[in-house]
Amino acid sequence: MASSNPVHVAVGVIEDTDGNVFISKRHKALHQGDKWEFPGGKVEAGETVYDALVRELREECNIEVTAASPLTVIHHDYDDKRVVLDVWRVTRFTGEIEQKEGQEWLWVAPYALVAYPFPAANQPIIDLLQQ
Ligand SMILES: Nc1nc2c([nH]c(=O)n2[C@H]2C[C@H](O)[C@@H](COP(=O)(O)OP(=O)(O)OP(=O)(O)O)O2)c(=O)[nH]1
Ligand SMILES: [Mg+2]
Repeated sequence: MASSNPVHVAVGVIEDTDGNVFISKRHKALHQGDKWEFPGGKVEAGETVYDALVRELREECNIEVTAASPLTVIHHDYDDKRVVLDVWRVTRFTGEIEQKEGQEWLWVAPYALVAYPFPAANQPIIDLLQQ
């Protein structure tokens, strides 16, 4: 079991007008590399989770989030690392979405998410989006 404090992560589920979800592939060298993910990243000191969500999606996806609501919070122990995923559903944003950090990305229908390998911590999100 990982002994250090958990890493608090803001995660965004971004849907287009057809209900498809934005996913991208983590770089091979990163923790949980080569798995697919929802965009997001670590909450920095002095930042609210919402602030972190807005900043990460600006940095990673080139969008300005203007509305989002909490979806779920997941605590997961990867053995080498513990994470708390603070997952938000992004309901409004401006800007042309793209992946700015060279990661492969695509829009996927919720029912098709099961075909993409995600980190184990993501399973409850995938389950929620199937409903
Ligand atoms: N962004 C994101 N991270 C996830 C997901 N599922 C999951 O287990 N994680 C884990 C992997 C990492 O250990 C951690 C988030 O790390 P990150 O690499 O996105 O953090 P970051 O963008 O702040 O990156 P950096 O500052 O370390 O470069 O959460 C997910 O769907 N999205
Ligand atoms: Mg990230």
